[in-house]
Amino acid sequence: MTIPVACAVILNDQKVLSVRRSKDMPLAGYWEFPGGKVEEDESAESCIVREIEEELGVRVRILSSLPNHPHALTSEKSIQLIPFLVRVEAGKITLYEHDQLSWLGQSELFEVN
Ligand SMILES: Nc1nc2c([nH]c(=O)n2[C@H]2C[C@H](O)[C@@H](COP(=O)(O)OP(=O)(O)OP(=O)(O)O)O2)c(=O)[nH]1
Repeated sequence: MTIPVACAVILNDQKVLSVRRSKDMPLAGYWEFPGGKVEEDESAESCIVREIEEELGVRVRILSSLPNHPHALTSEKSIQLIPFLVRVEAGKITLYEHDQLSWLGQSELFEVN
C-alpha cells in the first residue's frame, strides 16, 4: 500500500523548518517536514495548504512543487512524499500537533531522528 503524503518545505535564511512528532502521534519523536496524508478527492496542493493551517496555524502559498520521493515505512506500507516549496503568507507559526520546531541547515538535517 502506498499512501500519498504532502509536506511543506519552508525556508528561512537557508534553513528549513522541521518539526518533531509529539508523544500523541504515531512515530513520536521523529522529525519531519510538516504536512500529512492526502485525502480522497483532495489534490496534493489543497492538502498541503489545509495541513499547514491545521498543524502550524498559518496560511501558505505554494511557490513550486519538488520531486516526489518514495519511502518505505514497513514491508507492506510505504509513502509517496510530495514536497512543496511554500511561503508563509499570513499568521504566526504555532505548534498545534508537534512538540518542537527547529530551523535546520543542510547538514543539520542529517543529525536529527
Ligand atoms: N508530514 C510528513 N510525514 C512524513 C514525512 N516523512 C515520513 O515518512 N512521513 C510519514 C509519517 C506518517 O506515517 C505519514 C504522514 O501521516 P500523518 O499521520 O502525519 O498524516 P495526517 O496528519 O493526515 O494524520 P491522520 O489524519 O492519519 O491522523 O507520512 C515528512 O517529512 N513529513
